[in-house]
Amino acid sequence: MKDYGTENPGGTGPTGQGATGKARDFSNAAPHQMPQNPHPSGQRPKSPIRRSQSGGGGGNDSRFHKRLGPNDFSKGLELGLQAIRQNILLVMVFTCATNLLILAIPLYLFQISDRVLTSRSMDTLVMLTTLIVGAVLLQAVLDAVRRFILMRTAVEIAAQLGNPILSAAARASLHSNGREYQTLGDLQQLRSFLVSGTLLSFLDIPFTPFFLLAIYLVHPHLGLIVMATALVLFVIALINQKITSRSFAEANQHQSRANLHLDSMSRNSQIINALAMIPEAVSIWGQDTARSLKSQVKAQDRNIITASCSRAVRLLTQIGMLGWGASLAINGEITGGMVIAASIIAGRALAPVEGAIEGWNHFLLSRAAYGRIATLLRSSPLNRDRLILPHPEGRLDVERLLFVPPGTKRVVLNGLSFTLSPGDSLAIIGNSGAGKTTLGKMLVGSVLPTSGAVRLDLMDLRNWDQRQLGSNVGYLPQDVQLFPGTIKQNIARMREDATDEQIHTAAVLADVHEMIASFPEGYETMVAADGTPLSGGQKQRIALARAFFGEPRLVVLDEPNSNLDAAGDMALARALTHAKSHDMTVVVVTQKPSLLGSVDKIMLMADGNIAMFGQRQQVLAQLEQRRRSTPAPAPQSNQNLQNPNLNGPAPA
Ligand SMILES: Nc1ncnc2c1ncn2[C@@H]1O[C@H](COP(=O)(O)OP(=O)(O)OP(=O)(O)O)[C@@H](O)[C@H]1O
Repeated sequence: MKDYGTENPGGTGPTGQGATGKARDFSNAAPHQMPQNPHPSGQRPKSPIRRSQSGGGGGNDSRFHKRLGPNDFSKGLELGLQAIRQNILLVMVFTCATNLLILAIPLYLFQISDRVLTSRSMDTLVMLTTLIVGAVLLQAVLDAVRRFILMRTAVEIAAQLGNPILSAAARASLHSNGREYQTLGDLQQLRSFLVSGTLLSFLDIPFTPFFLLAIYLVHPHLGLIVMATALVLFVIALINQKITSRSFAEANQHQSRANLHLDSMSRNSQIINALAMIPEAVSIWGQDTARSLKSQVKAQDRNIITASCSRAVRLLTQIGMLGWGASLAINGEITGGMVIAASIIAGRALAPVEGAIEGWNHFLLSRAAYGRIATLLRSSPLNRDRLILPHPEGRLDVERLLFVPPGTKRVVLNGLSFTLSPGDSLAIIGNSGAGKTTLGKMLVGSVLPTSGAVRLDLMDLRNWDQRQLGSNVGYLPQDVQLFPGTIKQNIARMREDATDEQIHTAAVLADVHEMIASFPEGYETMVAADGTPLSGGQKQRIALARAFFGEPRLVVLDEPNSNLDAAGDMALARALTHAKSHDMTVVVVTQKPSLLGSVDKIMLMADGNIAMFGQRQQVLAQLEQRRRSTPAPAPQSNQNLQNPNLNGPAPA
């Protein structure tokens, strides 16, 4: 498959090579060549040379659109499972050897009591003791080896599945409140099971029948006693599962909710402190944690009771075997040494059953964790490899876009349709709650429509390769969040392969280079997770540069001037002019009229519908006409677009 993005490799070097603020000669960059024109009208960008000066969306940097390799997460999962299976098979070989060696001690006791003590042979005693010491040491080594293997398997699984799980969770969180991120915790659960004693008990269980057979061979009565006990322990295990699984599941559910709340607390710590909400926040977390603990106590109580029952049954069995064995010995059917040996073997045979009962909850939790991991990885839309398309030009088609949030009956967007040509700029205005932000999110693919489609250069956003789409799209959300790192890294969307040239171009496009140059550390200024030391307006402007990074073909700005002063407003207007001259298609959601002068078209939204749509002058005239024909109940500020008159019936 041809990767159109690999043509004309450009770029000047990795980020962080000190280009910030310096005058640079970018003229060496090769012009971008389009292998084919995806636009049906055959329209070409008006300023290809300017676009080609930086990499990215319309640029020439081969790395920007490089395919990262197929994201077949289910294959990754299969590989992980295969690694587990292979290692477990190897561990089974060692388990087999350790279980055989376990027989050494009872055999030694049997030989001592029945041979050495009767023959009084020192030589036999020394020889047997030497053998048993060797067997015990070998068993210890083999046991350590199987634990080493399991530990490394757990590490391998974490290394193999960590990235895919986080990628798939990040993608899946589009449809939820981010609970998929907790699947990383599931990976931790799986890891802990792989190194647990419970797994070793499970691995030892297949050898129980051999021990039972050995006891049976000593004397059928003793064998039957142990078999009956194994059956009782099995029944206890079933009862244990029945009476604990529900409570453990409840405990888990509450714990997940508490974790989500904790996460939201950490993100909102400033507001929690400012509004003195600590007691309330802690109490919400405490309620979920308390419910989780309550369910856990209930389940653990039952687990402890069943585990104690099984331990008592095992000990009583050993006592019973000694007693019944002694009576058999009195009758001369077996020797004293055989009784002791059989009792020890019985202990070894039943120990894994008991271990499995005790660790049953651990097993259930791990099985559920694996189920969630497998579902997340197998169902991820990232699994499907998409064709890498030619760089888009920025034609946007919105077709009968309907959005009814899952679980609600509310129609937020009601069958919207409109088209923008490459280089068009559109302002979306309308009252609060009209659906502007939701539409903006759909235009960049961060919310998926219930029905209808958003197409970039005729291709449905859902069918674009995610990475390619992301690099051709710029988005400035209403609630700006920066990543902890330098300004440079934030503008470059944390990409390690971003060039200084790309970062500088984005800053110039967004008209923030001057502002960044005024910081003592310029582009290397460190920004904390909460945006410190930047002001709200500065954060918004850095995020604007991030939206322009890579010269995307489609830029959606959601209230980009909500925190800007007059100078920031002017810089934003200049940024929109730059975008226009670079043929970017720009959509601006705004509540302020100051930006309307910088756009070609205006859309008025009302209750999820398009109330007006057209060329700027035409829509402004219609709005003015409507304002005049409707008597205003109170004086309206001409600086406020939230005019109730705008919300009338749709004349579209
Ligand atoms: N996932 C969702 N679940 C439920 N309701 C939703 C969801 N997304 C949006 N809404 C509702 O849709 C309506 C439109 O929201 P949206 O944020 O798009 O409005 P807006 O026009 O951008 O408003 P503002 O100008 O105040 O930002 C709101 O009433 C909101 O509650």
